[in-house]
Amino acid sequence: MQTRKYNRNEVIVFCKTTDTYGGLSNMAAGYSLNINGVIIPSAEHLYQACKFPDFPNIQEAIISELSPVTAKIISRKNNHFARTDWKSIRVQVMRWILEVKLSQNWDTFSQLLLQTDNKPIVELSYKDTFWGATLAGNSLLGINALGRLLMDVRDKDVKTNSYQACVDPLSVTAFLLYGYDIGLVCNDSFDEEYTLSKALLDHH
Ligand SMILES: Nc1nc(O)c(N)c(N[C@@H]2O[C@H](COP(=O)(O)O)[C@@H](O)[C@H]2O)n1
Repeated sequence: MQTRKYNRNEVIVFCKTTDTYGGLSNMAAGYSLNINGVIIPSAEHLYQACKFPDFPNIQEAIISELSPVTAKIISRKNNHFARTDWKSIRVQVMRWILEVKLSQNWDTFSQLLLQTDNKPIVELSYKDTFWGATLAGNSLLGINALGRLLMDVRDKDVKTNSYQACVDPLSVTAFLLYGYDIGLVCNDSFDEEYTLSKALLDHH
């Protein structure tokens, strides 16, 4: 992925979770996720936990921490245990996490993404030019991988109103949470719809 240059005045910028578009941040509260029945407080927790499929104890330390910043610090301290292919899979893992966040928080997250119109979305960071971009005068410079994934999700899933009750698994080896495969991830409404339609079928 290549570095991009954005005009600060022409883009949707988010940095702190309390910003107008703070819900776009992986650190935002109010977008909890359910993977294999495990409730995960934020997208950041899930992203960091995915680095350690072979270490359920590290995953648990990350997920049981309420603060996403502290969860990230725990992850960083354990970086030497991270999966060796992490850098080559992290973007597809992040794309999958955003799909899960959208599926399980459709009303709020799709509305927030729609409010960004067709504008570029940029995560303002003070040092991370991979996931975000840094300020240089009136410009924002960086790969902005997270902003680009958010735009992709907005354009392909939200603008087309393509709500997904279930998100397909990633074809990544050892994609595990607490020792169990992360397969098809379905949200509660899918379970209710499935139970209802099964009950109707069984009745006939
Ligand atoms: N430290 C920090 N504070 C924030 O407020 C942030 N939004 C971020 N960025 C997020 O950190 C994640 C990447 O972590 P790694 O450096 O790859 O471990 C990703 O979710 C960024 O959006 N960082």
